[in-house]
Amino acid sequence: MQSIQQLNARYGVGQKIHFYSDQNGLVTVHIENPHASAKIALQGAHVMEWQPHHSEEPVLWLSDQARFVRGRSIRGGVPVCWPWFGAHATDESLCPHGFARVAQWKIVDTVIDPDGATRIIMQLIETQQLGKQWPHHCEVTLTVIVGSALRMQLTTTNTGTAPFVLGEALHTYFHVSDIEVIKISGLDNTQYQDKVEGYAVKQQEGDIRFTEETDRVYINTESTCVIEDPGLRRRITVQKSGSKSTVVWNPWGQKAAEIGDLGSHSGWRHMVCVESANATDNVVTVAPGEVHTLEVEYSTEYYL
Ligand SMILES: O=P(O)(O)OC[C@H]1O[C@H](O)[C@H](O)[C@@H](O)[C@@H]1O
Repeated sequence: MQSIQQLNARYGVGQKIHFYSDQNGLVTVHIENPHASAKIALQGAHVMEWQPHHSEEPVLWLSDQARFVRGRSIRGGVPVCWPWFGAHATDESLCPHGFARVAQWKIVDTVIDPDGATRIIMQLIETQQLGKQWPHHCEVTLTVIVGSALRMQLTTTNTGTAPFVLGEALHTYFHVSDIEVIKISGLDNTQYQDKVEGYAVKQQEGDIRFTEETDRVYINTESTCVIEDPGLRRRITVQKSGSKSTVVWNPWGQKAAEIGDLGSHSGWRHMVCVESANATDNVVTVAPGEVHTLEVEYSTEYYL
């Protein structure tokens, strides 16, 4: 594993790109540039915070009860779900949403772009143990571009000789003023699988509003979504490519209490997940030599 000293010597840039180890030994990179600041944990290549300087309130939601420990996914920010979404197709004992979100990633490069944005490129470290869960040859890279917008590219290259089937998601938690006042546009007239009702297939009419537990996989959806938050007078725009599913999730009170790390003071009320995914009907077959990229861009604007 790369030590903090090695990381700072090779990839650090003063206070602009700075690596440190938290009290639990999780290696984190802190990014500071003219547009934004961000924190990324190398466990899971997990963007925990991204804060554009023009945004007064947090854009990403991070639970105040998140556990920053080895082998456990951090509740909030952007967990990377890979190489399956939800439960494993045949073995329920395996980590839901795949192992990438709790595995170790390494830094392969850091770059300051001409416009001042910061680019952090990470690669999943293959281990024998992971090979048992995913017996395929591939290279997985996450590029995070920290600017006034946040961009992420999750790239999977099949380096083997046989095709494989991939499920994935950038499972982003967004901060909202109150789940009951926001609405999400961009999915009107599409179909979703309702996980709260055993994957019953339903039709979305109009914008999404929240009054109860919501856990939906919108299938065959590639369009941009907008989270409109009148409480903060803010719009968050979620643009994507290489993703045919959109997962929308809020657990509501009872489920949140069962989950346990979803925050004190009704933390769940202040979050919504809009996940750019390839899940259920939209899993992707990656042929030998093929490169598949799921890309997202998040931006915010305030209105009067
Ligand atoms: O608790 P986690 O494994 O992080 O999953 C959190 C949630 O992720 C997704 O949005 C799923 O659709 C939900 O069913 C799941 O509860």
